[in-house]
Amino acid sequence: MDAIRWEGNTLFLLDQTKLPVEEVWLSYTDYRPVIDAIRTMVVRGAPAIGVTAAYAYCLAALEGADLKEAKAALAASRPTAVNLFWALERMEKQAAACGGNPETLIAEAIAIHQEDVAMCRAMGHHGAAVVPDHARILTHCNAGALATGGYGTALGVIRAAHEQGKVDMVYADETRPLLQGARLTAYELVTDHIPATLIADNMAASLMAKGQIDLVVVGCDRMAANGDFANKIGTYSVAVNAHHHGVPFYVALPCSTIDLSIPDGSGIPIEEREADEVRTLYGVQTAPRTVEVYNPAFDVTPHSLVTGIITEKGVIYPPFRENLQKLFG
Ligand SMILES: CSC[C@@H](O)[C@@H](O)C(=O)COP(=O)(O)O
Repeated sequence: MDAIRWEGNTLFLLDQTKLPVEEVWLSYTDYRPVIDAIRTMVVRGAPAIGVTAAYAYCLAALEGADLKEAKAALAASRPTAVNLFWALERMEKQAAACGGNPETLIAEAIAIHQEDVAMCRAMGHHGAAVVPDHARILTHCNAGALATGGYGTALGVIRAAHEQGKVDMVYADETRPLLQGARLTAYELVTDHIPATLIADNMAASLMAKGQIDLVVVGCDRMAANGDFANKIGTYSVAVNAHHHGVPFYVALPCSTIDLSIPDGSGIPIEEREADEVRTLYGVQTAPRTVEVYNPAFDVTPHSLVTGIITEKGVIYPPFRENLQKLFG
């Protein structure tokens, strides 16, 4: 399964706002509409946003657009996932080295894309080792093939563990307000024939209390130097619940999601999205039109609630600041 393709100097994105009802591919030859595609979440998930921005940068080069302007506009699309900025920095460095040659830039974007898939597979390999036999795993949001270059981070770990016959059940939180768990994670699991049960977000604690969750694994949008990390809103409650019930809690991420320039989670910028995402469901009004809404897209989970960090280089355990620095500094 994939959600991003580059063919004939054209970027193709699987429209994730339409899944799982319709599989619609959109095509882009201009970088400007890609900004909107990221903002409106046609494409979403930290690594996928980074890969998409790299290809959009190539479109700007092919158009002969001002690359500085294109980079700034792409960077302003969503603030939390650091992969976006990481990929754009890497493209800008390459542009400086090659004088903005489109062919060289396309090769760089393809490398970013392929490396992301390879990192997900490596994470899957390392992460599967922490999954016990007959595991019942809980995940939140979508950190799968759709959220990455392919295969997935948290779902990559689940896929690899499933390939080893270790997974009895995956519980997918539906993930209000935009239902990435229900629409995307459930879709990936069902498509890949991985045993899956969809739950509303408020059901996770009761499953843990009944001893029905052996392990939690989630993705990440940005990790600070001490291991605090931002992920989809609701991840923090899952971590608190897991801690209370003694359930191991893992976060899976590639090096492109680590931001060592931020000392702790308080420095991670958190995107706030439109009120109507909470007041409505699929365009149907579910709350008074004028009610005040609080709609942060992400929350920060403190490293003290994390059992281990699954990366492409291996699994890191506390002390996280020292061990992240050793591996990625
Ligand atoms: C491998 S994806 C990791 C995260 O980006 C994912 O868990 C998440 O929070 C996605 O948020 P989204 O708002 O759907 O882009």
